[in-house]
Amino acid sequence: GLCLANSKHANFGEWYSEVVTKTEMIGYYDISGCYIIDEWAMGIWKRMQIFFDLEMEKMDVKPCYFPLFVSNDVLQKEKDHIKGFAPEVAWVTRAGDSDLEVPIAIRPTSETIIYPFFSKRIRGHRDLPFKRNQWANVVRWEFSNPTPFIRSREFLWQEGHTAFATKKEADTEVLEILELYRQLYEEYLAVPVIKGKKSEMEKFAGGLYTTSVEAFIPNTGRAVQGATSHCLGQNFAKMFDINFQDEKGKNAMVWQNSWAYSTRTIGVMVMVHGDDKGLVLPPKVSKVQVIVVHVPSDDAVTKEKIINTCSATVKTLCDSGVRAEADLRENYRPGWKYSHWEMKGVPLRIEIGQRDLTNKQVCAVRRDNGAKVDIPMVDLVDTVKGMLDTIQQNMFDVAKRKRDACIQVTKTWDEFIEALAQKKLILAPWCDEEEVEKEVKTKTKGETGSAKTLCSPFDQPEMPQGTLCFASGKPAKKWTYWGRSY
Ligand SMILES: O=C(C[C@H]1NCCC[C@H]1O)Cn1cnc2c(c1=O)CCCC2
Ligand SMILES: [Mg+2]
Repeated sequence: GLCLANSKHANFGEWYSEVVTKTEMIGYYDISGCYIIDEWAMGIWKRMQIFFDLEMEKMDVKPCYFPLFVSNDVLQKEKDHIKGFAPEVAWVTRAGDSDLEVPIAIRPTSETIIYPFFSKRIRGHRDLPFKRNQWANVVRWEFSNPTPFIRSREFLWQEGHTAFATKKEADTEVLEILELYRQLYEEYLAVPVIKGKKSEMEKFAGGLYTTSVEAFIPNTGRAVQGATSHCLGQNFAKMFDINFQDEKGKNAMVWQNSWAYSTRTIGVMVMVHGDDKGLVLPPKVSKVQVIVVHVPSDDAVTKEKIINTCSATVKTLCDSGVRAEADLRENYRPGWKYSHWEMKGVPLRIEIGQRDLTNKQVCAVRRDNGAKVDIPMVDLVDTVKGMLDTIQQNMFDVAKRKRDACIQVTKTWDEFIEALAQKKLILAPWCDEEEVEKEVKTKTKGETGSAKTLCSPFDQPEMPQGTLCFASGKPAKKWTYWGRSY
């Protein structure tokens, strides 16, 4: 039927699956953990790519594409990054009916595929900085419950790989990229995120340190790692011989970063903004920003006029850079169309009927708050553009208020456990000891997973003298976000 059978608050999981499939974002597939990414989601992915590729050009990061396959020897060259992940690596063992001599891995990430090439191409300091970005799919044969966009065995992402002469340059770029990810989430997807540093236990094992933007889903009380920007230090340079002659002719290893965001971003946006009518899309990423629907009149001449006015309205909006479309289908009545486009999450609907012709106006309805306003035809473009900006900002503000309402500061173990039970995003003072982190994980193990550190926010609140770690009672070193996560 047209409306959703599931409600976001009553059964979130079923609601989410129903929304992404009914709106032609996702198609199901017979191989578990694999999904079809359909047009309504690809439209969003494309808009994000346009933003990101423009930023890549500004940063002089060049595009590239590396092979999907990596040999076992090369994959094992950097031991730490594979350790623990090995079960997720998918292998090709046969071609046709003959076995391969040696199995070949399908890339779960491309460090080991790209860095032998870096080693060949980087010789002198004039070759630095060396910066590449690729748009690709990666495969990770995960076994925990698959969720469209959020956790799948194959997903799309961009992965950036850069090399610098100095650590300082690498450190600077790590944060520049992290700021792009914040912009992507907060200014395009209208989703609030927290910038911070991963703990030693949660960081990318092959790197020096990991920074991330962390999102949060109020309905489930679960955090989501939104995107990551890692400084790899010289670990991979050492294993892959990526060194250069510096100005003084001295041989030195490069300092590297790697960073990614994936189609997971789309799932986070759906979860944060969706409601019981369906998707609510931020104007900046929606393929269709305005849908124009005609209210038919039984008088043929008037009906003709109304239809022509709809087409003219779409043209005027498109000519001004607004992504508008008309739904002039004869076989659906207006009410059906209103529900349909509301489910698709189109930010703004414009209705045009006889009354509007007479008053030389259109009737606009916002998807985010349902507000209905009459717009004089003469003010159409400016008013619509203004409304789209207002919708974008309002969606972020509403999401941020909801997310902030979920944040709870806890100072003791009991407060922590209580906050966890209430599905909060917890900010707690921590002694920064891995043993303690492991213990929290073990002690909070439940059927919905365990609590882990999400990040230590760069924006550290005041830490009064003598503040103790909520879990160990030892002197606290840093405020850290904790929670259950996807
Ligand atoms: O992928 C990364 C690190 C890095 N890869 C490149 C882009 C940025 C960043 O995600 C971490 N990682 C996660 N998951 C896996 C691996 C892995 O390296 C390797 C083995 C399979 C599973
Ligand atoms: Mg993983």
